[in-house]
Amino acid sequence: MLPWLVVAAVAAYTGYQIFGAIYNIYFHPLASFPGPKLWIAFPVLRRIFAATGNLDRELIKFHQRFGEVVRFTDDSLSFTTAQAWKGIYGYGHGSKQWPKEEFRPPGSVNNILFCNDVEHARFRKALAPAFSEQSLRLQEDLIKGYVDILIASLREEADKGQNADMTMWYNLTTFDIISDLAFGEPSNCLKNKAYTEYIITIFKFLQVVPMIQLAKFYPSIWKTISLFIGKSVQTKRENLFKIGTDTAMKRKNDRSKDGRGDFMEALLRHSEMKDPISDAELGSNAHILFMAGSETSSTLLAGTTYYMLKTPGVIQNAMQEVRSAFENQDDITFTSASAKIPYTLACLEEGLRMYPPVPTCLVRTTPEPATISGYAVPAGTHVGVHQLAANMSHRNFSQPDSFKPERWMPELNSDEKSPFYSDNRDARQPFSIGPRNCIGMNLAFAEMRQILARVLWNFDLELVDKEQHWAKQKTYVVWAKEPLLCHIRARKSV
Ligand code: HEM
Repeated sequence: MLPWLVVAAVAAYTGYQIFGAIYNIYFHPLASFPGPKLWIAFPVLRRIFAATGNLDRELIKFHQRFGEVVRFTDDSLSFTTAQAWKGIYGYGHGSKQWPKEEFRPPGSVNNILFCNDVEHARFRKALAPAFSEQSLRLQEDLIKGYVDILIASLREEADKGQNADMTMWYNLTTFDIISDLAFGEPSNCLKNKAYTEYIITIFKFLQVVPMIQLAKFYPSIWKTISLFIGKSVQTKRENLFKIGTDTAMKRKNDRSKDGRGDFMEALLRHSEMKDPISDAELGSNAHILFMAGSETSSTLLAGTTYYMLKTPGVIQNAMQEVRSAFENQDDITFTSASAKIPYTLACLEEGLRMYPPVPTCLVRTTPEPATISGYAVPAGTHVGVHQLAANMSHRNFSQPDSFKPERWMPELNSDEKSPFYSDNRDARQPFSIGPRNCIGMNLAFAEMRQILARVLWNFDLELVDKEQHWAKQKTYVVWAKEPLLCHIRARKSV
């Protein structure tokens, strides 16, 4: 009797899966959208590719094959057009934003990145002063201090004739800067030439984010996987939030640091004047600011440095520009760096196209039927623009696979004879747009310009392995960055 029951159960399950697959492909409300049939039939594939770090590369291929809109699961659409950015993330939905597909694990505390509209407005308002022009000016000396340490450390490496892992050096610098701004204390990464336990845990945690998504959408699969890794993921998450909250509380109880325009000061002042922000929310926001503000900028710096070194002539042009624009490196300030080195800034812009720190699709859900980029989309559909696929699409950019800083130079943009004249620059939105765009964009630019200009002013750089395809990496929401080994020599004329 028992074997028959098992056979019947297996047959029923298989029948259910086949029926579901046929429905998804032929009868689902999204059936008219093009996409890979296997993924549409079996949506779990999307989660498996994400968990193994391969989702974003696959989505680029799908867009190359199917065009500007791709249905890549039963209920998900990915776009690559400038209009889709506006339609999905823009201000067009009034005060209501389309909900995010959250990967926040159950039980964690609200923060600016993961919360509802009401909480978001509250956190965004509280944090806005920390990202104003005035605060940026207050933060300049603090940031310059860390860049000084970076340059001194790289000089030591150069003097010893050692290769420098620029991925690591940029990470150490931005972690120190953002730790000081978010928690009121440096993480001493540059000083110790090493990551802290908190940062190592962040790296490990980021790689399991897709696993947590898998858990949320397929609890039964998760139960099996979690037998092997569940406890360690849970412990990593708990450690992260505990260290984040403890450090935030230390800053809360030490108000001697007020007056330098850091993130915590903004949250605490708002809390005292208007609606209180609980200790748990302070910790959660400090933690998310640290994660959002450090890895991203260092990723862009590493990616841009790689492409500048890999593409003939680019690093030489930028070095020459920086060295002739500034006689003394102390002349490189936030203001002068934004005005005097247009080619170097264009390199950062092109880095944001080819190696965007958030390369993936930021998923939202349509609360009602909507028109996105001219396509009628039913309610309840998961939609997003795939950043990297949009940036690498020949529909948006001429010579999309080549690193061409010129495409961002204003004089070439307006030159009809330039091959980049018709580039659709609005299709690239590395900081997203609309009410939930990146609050740290100006800070990120100020910091990245300062760091890159100072490195180019001081050092001659070369890739150790010129044949390396460094940017071919896995992605787990963010890139799994590899070491970027460079020969580094102090420039001769200093
Ligand atoms: C190159 C550097 C950076 C890039 C490419 C970047 C990109 C992004 C993107 C794409 C989003 C939207 C996320 C979403 O919709 O889920 C975002 C949000 C955010 N970013 Fe950045 N970011 C960078 C640097 C920074 C820095 C330096 C900070 C400062 C702490 C920061 C803080 C934030 C915060 C707090 C949010 C959430 C904003 C909100 O929901 O209102 N980011 N960032």
